[in-house]
Amino acid sequence: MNKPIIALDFSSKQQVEDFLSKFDEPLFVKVGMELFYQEGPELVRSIKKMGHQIFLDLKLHDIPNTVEAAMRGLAKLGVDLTNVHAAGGFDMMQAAKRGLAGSDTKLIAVTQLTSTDENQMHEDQLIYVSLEESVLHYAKQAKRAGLDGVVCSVLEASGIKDACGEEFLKVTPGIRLADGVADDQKRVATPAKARVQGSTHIVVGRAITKSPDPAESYRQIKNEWSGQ
Ligand SMILES: O=C(O)c1cc(=O)[nH]c(=O)n1[C@@H]1O[C@H](COP(=O)(O)O)[C@@H](O)[C@H]1O
Repeated sequence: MNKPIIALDFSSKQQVEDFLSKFDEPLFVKVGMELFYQEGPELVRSIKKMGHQIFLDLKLHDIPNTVEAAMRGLAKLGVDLTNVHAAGGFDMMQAAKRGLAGSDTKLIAVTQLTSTDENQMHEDQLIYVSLEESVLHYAKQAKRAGLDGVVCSVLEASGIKDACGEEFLKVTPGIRLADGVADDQKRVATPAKARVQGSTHIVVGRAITKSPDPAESYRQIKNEWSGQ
């Protein structure tokens, strides 16, 4: 079972260090835009030195040439996982993969953000299919472009497993404990549901980082995710 990925949605290195000091085991953490734009590659290197696995979540979305060049730079950081937006297109996804050539970094594509529901997708994006269909289409495109998996919600994970296989990564944010509040997320599910639906990884932010006892919340989520 892959470890739950903890979203380090903090704005400074100090906050990250304070948070990580509450744990005495190697973790799988996510460095996103908030942190990376303020602390940069140096913090990624230092988290890696501490022995943690890293998902560098920068959601690249630009012309293929720019994304390929950016990925060539990110490849040097040696992170475990990074991502692009599938909406950037098939050619862009292939270019991103080329940029990572020679590194062990796995590449996944964000399908429809977990903060989006079907109404919003129709109104904001003018995509008039069901949300499941849109997510599945992006997943198949990502697989065809040679990517290792996708970011989706738990609600689409089993359909993607059927279409793209067990090995294809289904990285699912929008995770909440049964009594948790959804905040800005629209497509949420519990760690237990993620396990049953075929998620390969869960991404958890506020349910751990905003908890009065982050280590205890992590333990609870990890147990539920692994079915203990
Ligand atoms: O790529 C992501 O990690 C991501 C994709 C997505 O569709 N939804 C989503 O919430 N995320 C990230 O997952 C984390 C979820 O945070 P919480 O809602 O606090 O658990 C945030 O860091 C988001 O940036």
